[in-house]
Amino acid sequence: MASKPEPDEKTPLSQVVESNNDDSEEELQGCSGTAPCNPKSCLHRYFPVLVLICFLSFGSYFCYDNPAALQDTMIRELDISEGQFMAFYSFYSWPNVVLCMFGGYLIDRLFGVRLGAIIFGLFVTVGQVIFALGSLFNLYSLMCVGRFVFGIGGESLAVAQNTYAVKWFQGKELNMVFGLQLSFSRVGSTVNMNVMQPLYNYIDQNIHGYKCLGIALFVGAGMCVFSLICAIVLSFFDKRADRVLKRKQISSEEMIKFRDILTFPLSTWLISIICVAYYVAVFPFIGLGLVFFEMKFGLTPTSANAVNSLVYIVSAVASPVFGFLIDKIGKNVFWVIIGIVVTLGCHMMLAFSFINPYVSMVIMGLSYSVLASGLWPMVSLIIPGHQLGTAYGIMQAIQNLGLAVIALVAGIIVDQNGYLILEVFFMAWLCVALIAGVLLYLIDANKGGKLNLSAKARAIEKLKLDAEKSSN
Ligand SMILES: C[C@H](NC(=O)[C@@H](N)CCCCN)C(=O)O
Repeated sequence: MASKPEPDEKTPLSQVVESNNDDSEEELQGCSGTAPCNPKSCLHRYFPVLVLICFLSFGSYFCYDNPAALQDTMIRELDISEGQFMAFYSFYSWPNVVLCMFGGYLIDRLFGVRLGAIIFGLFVTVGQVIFALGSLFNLYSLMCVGRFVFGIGGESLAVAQNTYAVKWFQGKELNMVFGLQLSFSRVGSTVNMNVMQPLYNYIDQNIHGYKCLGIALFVGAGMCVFSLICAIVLSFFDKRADRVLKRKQISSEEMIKFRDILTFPLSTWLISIICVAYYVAVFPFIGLGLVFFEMKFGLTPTSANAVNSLVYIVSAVASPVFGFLIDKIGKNVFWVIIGIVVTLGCHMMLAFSFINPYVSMVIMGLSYSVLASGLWPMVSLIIPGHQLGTAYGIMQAIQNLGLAVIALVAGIIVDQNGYLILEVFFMAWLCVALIAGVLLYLIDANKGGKLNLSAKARAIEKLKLDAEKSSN
């Protein structure tokens, strides 16, 4: 057994070379071959593997929107402007304009997904600790450094999470898995939105001001430690599955070279444009939403926080459901376009009417879930497994470039022009996403419509491909 080469961790499960070799049977004896701990069983993929994959980003999602949950408290206690407040989001995104791309590449080429997830999980935790320390000592610039370090880990960890999902679930229930992954992340965001302010109020009974804020932010760091533990445990199961299932090694010719990104199909870039144009109309909106709902709809801070977190709450429930439906129906591009149009409608309702904001935000939660469940898995339909980390990295790098700039611009627009103009600005971005969505549909249709195939047609296509492979 000792002389066998270690299988590479970067290969998708779809490339697994199944074997009944004695070693794997021996390996399974430790757990008596029971389903949950047998990598060959379907149950093992769901529990513990999927559960651990889902919790990988829980901490980072919880902390990402710590500022949004405490918007007016932070602005008051740290004595900063809306623009400086939005810089917390911007500092999160800036390193990722470059690093995310390398994060994906490092996963594909150097660390592998296991070590990558652990390293990025460490960055997330350390970054949040620095952010909390900055608040504890009322050092705004240290808080920005914290968000920067947190950002380095947060986005690349999401790349690692996507890579794990594809590795374990490609060709199976990938849309649903992406949806479920998103759902757990959204629970992190929702818990943050609803817990941070009451937690702050509780601590405020004894310790006040920025010190109180700092202590509340340390709770976020605890969540990051939890996700880090999940990354460590998951790496153990993944390594074991590589051994037991004899996942094929990637040859050096197959390894991604950085120049390969120039060969990525045009559709990859259009997906990235949709991603950036859509998300800049959602994340910065939620970042600034608390005060918008207080001012326009006269809500109390608690109700405003509840409305603001509705997108995440709805998405937590709806994402796996839509993911499951998209697995069954296919037609990803179609769903993505619907998601964009409906989100545009929601922004219009919020900007130009006084319809109860609960309605708009619930619908936005649904449209956001449809979009996310349809959009992210599309990359894996056009990019081979060994290049996926890099492809997701590029997609998120472009997304972060948009978020870094737009978060700053959005803060300035609110300071200078108010929320109505901000809403119009977000609508313009959604129109860009819509144009990119229609272009994606047309270009993809021209090449045979791979991205927008029905689930049935996709299954037939896969059978043909498998047959071709085995005949070679
Ligand atoms: C799935 C999608 N993910 C992203 O947008 C990533 N950039 C990760 C964001 C991480 C926030 N900590 C989403 O969240 O909808």
